[in-house]
Amino acid sequence: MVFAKNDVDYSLYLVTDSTMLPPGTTLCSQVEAGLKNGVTLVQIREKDTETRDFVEEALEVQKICKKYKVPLIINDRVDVAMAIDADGVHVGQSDMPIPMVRKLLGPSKILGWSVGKPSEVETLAKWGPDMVDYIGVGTLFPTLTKKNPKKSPMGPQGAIAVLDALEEFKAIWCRTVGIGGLHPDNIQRVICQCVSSNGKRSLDGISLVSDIMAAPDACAATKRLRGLLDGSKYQFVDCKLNETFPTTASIQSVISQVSSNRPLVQHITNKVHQNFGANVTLALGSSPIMSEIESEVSELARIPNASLLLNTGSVAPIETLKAAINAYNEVNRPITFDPVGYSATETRLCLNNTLLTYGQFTCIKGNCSEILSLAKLNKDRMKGVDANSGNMDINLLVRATQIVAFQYRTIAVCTGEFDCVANGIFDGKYKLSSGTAGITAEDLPCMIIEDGPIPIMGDITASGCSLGSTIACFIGGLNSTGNLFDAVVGAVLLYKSAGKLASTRCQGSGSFHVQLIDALYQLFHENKPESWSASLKKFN
Ligand SMILES: Nc1ncnc2c1ncn2[C@@H]1O[C@H](COP(=O)(O)OP(=O)(O)OP(=O)(O)O)[C@@H](O)[C@H]1O
Ligand SMILES: Cc1ncsc1CCO
Ligand SMILES: [Mg+2]
Repeated sequence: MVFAKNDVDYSLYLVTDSTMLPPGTTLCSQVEAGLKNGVTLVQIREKDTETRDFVEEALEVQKICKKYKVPLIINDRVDVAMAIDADGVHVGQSDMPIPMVRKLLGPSKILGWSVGKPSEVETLAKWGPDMVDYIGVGTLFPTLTKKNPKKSPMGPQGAIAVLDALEEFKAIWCRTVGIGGLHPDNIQRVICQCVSSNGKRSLDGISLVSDIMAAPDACAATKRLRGLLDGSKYQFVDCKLNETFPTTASIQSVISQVSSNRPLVQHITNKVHQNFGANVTLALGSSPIMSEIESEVSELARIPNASLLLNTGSVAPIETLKAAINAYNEVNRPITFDPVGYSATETRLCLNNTLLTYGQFTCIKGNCSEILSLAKLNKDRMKGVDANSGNMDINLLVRATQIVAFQYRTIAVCTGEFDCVANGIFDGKYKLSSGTAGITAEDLPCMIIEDGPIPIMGDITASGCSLGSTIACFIGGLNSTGNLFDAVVGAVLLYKSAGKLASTRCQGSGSFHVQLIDALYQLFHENKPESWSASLKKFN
């Protein structure tokens, strides 16, 4: 059977592995369960099977694929694919070269290639549209399916680099599937984050092995995956920007919600900040819990209005951080991420990038050096955890904040003499293949908050960290229909106004610390944002 190559649906691509079949199932029964429930493409990948058995298995699977009118791809073995007249072949970087495979297969078969970096995209673009039809983009996350992985996982940022290269080299014909460590708990955010920087291209599908092959109930497992693809927030509907901007009235409403919901704010934060952050949280009518106990994160995340602040200034064990991210992402509770000293050392860069790859964050907050580095607009390394001083160009900072918001699909906050807040959380929904429908980082709404210079705010330690606590309280305290952008902007506006008030009341940096907590307490409980001193403007 030959499929019209343009009609292939890559959305749910099942790759087989019969070494992981649960008792009572067979390769064919698992594949059929998948096909019955929404698998759109099948690849036979049996690394440890002798040729004769491989051919027999391939013929069996082919019968089932024909029954469901789904194309069958063979991994690596061009000879087997030709012998059984399969619909295509998938090869890796160290398998037979693509031009040879194409020569053997002829023009009408589907040819897939595993790609991990932009230079490989440049190569396939040079070959032109008659060579590679689709690429497996990966390895995205760590996986047990690859026995001796040659490459370390690329994460969504690596996939974005590949998608950007497809745009740059104009390989418009080439379709993409994400591969490696994809599971029900991460496919939605992978699809949501993996969009080219120009907004025009996202993945065409996801490819996975174990969630179907190793499932005791492969029908239910496939249905769940299909449901995540079809019914998710990120799929099949055009996306649009949130056009509503925060106002003092909407911020007042946020504060009322926080007051009545009294969020539980789990802090995993640096030692310097712990006591200050707990007191700021209490001043905002919320409950702090400073916990780094891995075994309790799931329980905490499930408490109504739970919110997590993750600050990497001095860190808990990485496994604890990952467990916490997973726990909050799983139940869709907010995480505020503060990558302290993001690019100060190689160790911090690596740790923060690992966490950014690992999870989805509602808000990412940093000082201007951190945000410029995250946006890759900073030529210099940070010297420590503090922002490098110097005249900051507002256009550059807004640009950096928008890039971070867009790349991580988050609300990004950049602090300093003036604060920028950009909203990268789209209101609408994403569509496989078509990216964010042309919306790019520059289109994201951005607010500027300022109140003139308040240098003393930089003279106490952990003032930025406590803005993180404030944000975590505000987004945690929202009702289920509350607006996240309003909450983050409200927190930044309150914090700046409280800083100004405290600076007029204090004697020096010691009493400023105490006055700041008093001012936060006072302004929060009075709840009259229209009378706060800091100004709130749209950037345009
Ligand atoms: N010169 C300034 N004028 C006005 N506000 C400032 C100034 N410097 C910092 N701030 C405010 O102080 C808070 C902390 O900002 P900063 O950029 O110093 O964060 P940070 O470096 O992450 O802090 P830390 O790491 O010490 O917690 C923010 O709310 C910011 O708006
Ligand atoms: C001083 C310091 N060192 C690590 S975290 C921190 C708090 C301010 O970011
Ligand atoms: Mg900081």
